[in-house]
Amino acid sequence: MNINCLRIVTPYPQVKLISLKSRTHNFSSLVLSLKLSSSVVMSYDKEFTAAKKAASIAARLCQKVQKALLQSDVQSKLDRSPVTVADYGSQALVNFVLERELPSEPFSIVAEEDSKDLRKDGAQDTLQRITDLVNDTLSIDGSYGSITLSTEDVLKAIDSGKSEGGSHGRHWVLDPIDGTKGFVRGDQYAIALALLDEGKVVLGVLACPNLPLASISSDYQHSADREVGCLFFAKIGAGTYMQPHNGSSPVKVQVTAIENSEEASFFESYEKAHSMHNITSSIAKKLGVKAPPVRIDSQAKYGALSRGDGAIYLRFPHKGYREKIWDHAAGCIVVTEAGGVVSDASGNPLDFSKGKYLDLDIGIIVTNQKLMPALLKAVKESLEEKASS
Ligand SMILES: Nc1ncnc2c1ncn2[C@@H]1O[C@H](COP(=O)(O)OS(=O)(=O)O)[C@@H](OP(=O)(O)O)[C@H]1O
Ligand SMILES: [Mg+2]
Ligand SMILES: [Mg+2]
Ligand SMILES: [Mg+2]
Repeated sequence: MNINCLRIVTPYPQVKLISLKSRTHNFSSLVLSLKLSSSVVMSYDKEFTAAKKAASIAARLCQKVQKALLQSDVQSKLDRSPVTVADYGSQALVNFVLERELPSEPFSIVAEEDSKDLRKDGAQDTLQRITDLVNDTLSIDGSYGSITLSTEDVLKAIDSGKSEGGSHGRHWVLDPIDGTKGFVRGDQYAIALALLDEGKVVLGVLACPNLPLASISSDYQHSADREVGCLFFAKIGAGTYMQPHNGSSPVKVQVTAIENSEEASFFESYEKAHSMHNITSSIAKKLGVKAPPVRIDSQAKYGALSRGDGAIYLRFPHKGYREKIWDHAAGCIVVTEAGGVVSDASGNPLDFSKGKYLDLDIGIIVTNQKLMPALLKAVKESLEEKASS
């Protein structure tokens, strides 16, 4: 065999060209070198372990705050969305854990929060509260000895690795609390962490501390006696798993196998302002969906869908709203690795390589492979009807 170089097509753009130094390579040494190089690139094992640990520790802080949520914890950012000490504490912890667990890797992260407001006069009490929460959580976890972070350390941790993402290299993507409104209401929220490699999501972790372990298909109601708390995790090519917070073993999950759209139930944002309900109800009607939409906050919707609780997630924000990558990256891989499909309203896959925003066509739709053609048809017709009305 006489080969100078070999082009391989993989989902990993960095494995494109392998030069062979010698023309005398035999076939078995070629196969061996390919196996070695692709396993190094494809594993993401260290990152996956670190991501699960980071999201789980952050979830503990969030649970503690949600339980004791005081009105004074809610601040107002410029966009008027509520941001709590838990959003900042969660982000500080995730960044701290990722940097500690992966010391030999450059740290780059596109994350929702930053420390600007916390550096202003009058924010000292809030910052102290966040610092205490972070230190308490680290001390209970115990992995990092008797470390105590100062307020300055916490500010630095919140901003650590701050990046705009993009199509080159590796970037973490973090929503330290997705569904802040649900969190404040005492309802659903998620800690959503994903890793982009060359613009593609290669792993994702969704901690959903309030999501019932049992299905929430069409009868979701907040109920104190249901056991709650799930960690969803997915790695490219390796499927999606759900691990209950109660310490039970992870289980592999799959999206629903439903083929008949009349039997499908669908998820929507809890906040009515986040989706155009005239469009989503028209789509549901065309599909013959009988059940009313299940409204829950945050990427817990993607988690629930990945284990087959519902069949469809529709998200059609009002004109002018730009979706951020941290609101979808982890959820997207959790659903696709469970056999689902996530696309924009025209059927294009979501593109996470453009920086912090997703440039998409109108809305986001999620379902299984069987239902997607009918869903796309219903979306197209509904949008055409809206445009002509
Ligand atoms: N107007 C508007 N339209 C669409 N989406 C918006 C809008 N405003 C905010 N957001 C983002 O929605 C994130 C929460 O999404 P959800 O679908 O879970 O909505 S909600 O929880 O029911 O409010 C929420 O994420 P967090 O800020 O992390 O909570 C926002 O990024
Ligand atoms: Mg927010
Ligand atoms: Mg969010
Ligand atoms: Mg958030």
